[in-house]
Amino acid sequence: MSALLEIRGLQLNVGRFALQNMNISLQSSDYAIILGPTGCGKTLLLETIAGHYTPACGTIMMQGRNITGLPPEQRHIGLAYQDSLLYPFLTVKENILFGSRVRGKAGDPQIFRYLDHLVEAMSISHILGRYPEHLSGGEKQRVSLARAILKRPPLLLLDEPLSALDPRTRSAMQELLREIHAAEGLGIIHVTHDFTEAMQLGTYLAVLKKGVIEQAGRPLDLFFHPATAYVAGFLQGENLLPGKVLAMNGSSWFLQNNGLLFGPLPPGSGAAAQNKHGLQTSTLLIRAGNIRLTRERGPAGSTPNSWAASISRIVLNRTHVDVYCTGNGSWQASLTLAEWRELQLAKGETVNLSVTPESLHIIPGN
Ligand SMILES: Nc1ncnc2c1ncn2[C@@H]1O[C@H](COP(=O)(O)OP(=O)(O)OP(=O)(O)O)[C@@H](O)[C@H]1O
Repeated sequence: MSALLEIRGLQLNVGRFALQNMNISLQSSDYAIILGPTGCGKTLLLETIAGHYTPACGTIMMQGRNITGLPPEQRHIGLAYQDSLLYPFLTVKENILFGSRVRGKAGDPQIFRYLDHLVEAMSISHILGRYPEHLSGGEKQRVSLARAILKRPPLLLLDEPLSALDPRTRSAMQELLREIHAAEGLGIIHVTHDFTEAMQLGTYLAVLKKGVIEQAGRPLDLFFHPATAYVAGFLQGENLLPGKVLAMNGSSWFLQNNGLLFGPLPPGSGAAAQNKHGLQTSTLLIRAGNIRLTRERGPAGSTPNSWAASISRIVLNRTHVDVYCTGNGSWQASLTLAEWRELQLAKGETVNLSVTPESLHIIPGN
């Protein structure tokens, strides 16, 4: 069966900016997330898929059909913008029905049933008769989202669709998007700056840097095995340690710049980072949740994968506790609430930090 969306070698030039050599393949079961800093080309990518820009080269196939040169109205793609773009002279209800009317479906009783369901689920049924100028930013966003969903396109493009919502409404909308995606086989490409949203919703994740896809794949693969320090940093890589990979006793090890030794590194990860002298500058990523933290007993010292540090800050979260430490560098560990309750640690205390070799991930280069 053809992919829902197949982008090959896409290049777009607008002014001094370019999207370069973009390759994306999505099935309808995919919930794709696009992450990247401001100005890296996320909106332009969505708009090119939707048909608002013509690429300089490359192809966009949708369900086996080449749509590269088609105008937006012939693509059957829904696009919801962050800043809503509602028609000011239409009521909320008319705005939501607008896309369906254009496609000649507005008389269909099913559309109205679905509309009732959507506006109820989005908590906007009480504003259907209002005009956009009398809506809050969050209400406008939900109206724009409802309009895009009501068209029931096979592919829905969402450009930061929840950015104006309060945390509770945002979480309810995320749940709704997840349900609609699962129940209706609707492919979604969702641009967000929100790391948690990306990890919760995405089955596919692409991180963009200056118009280029830096890395793409399953969110957990990118989370634990980022290919570059840029991706690691963007996915909140907590402990990124500069140092060198070296060969020792038939294995690869990592020597942190402050002198701590980690290893043996998982097979393959060291070889990629070694040059012909068996030594290369690299970065080691240790996820906060992979650091084990215990109360220090005996004299403070370090052995491979284990070192002493002092607690400098403690941040309580809803589901876990972040513990920041200093000693041979700066560290962030993450404890479950149960672990935290058991340890009862305090700021200033000396603790022992340790990791297992399997949780070490090397990022070649600086
Ligand atoms: N029509 C255009 N002509 C020239 N340059 C453009 C045009 N549209 C966007 N750009 C530039 O292209 C770059 C990427 O823009 P884009 O809107 O895709 O960024 P973005 O990743 O969506 O950013 P943000 O997260 O801030 O929304 C920016 O530098 C922007 O100024």
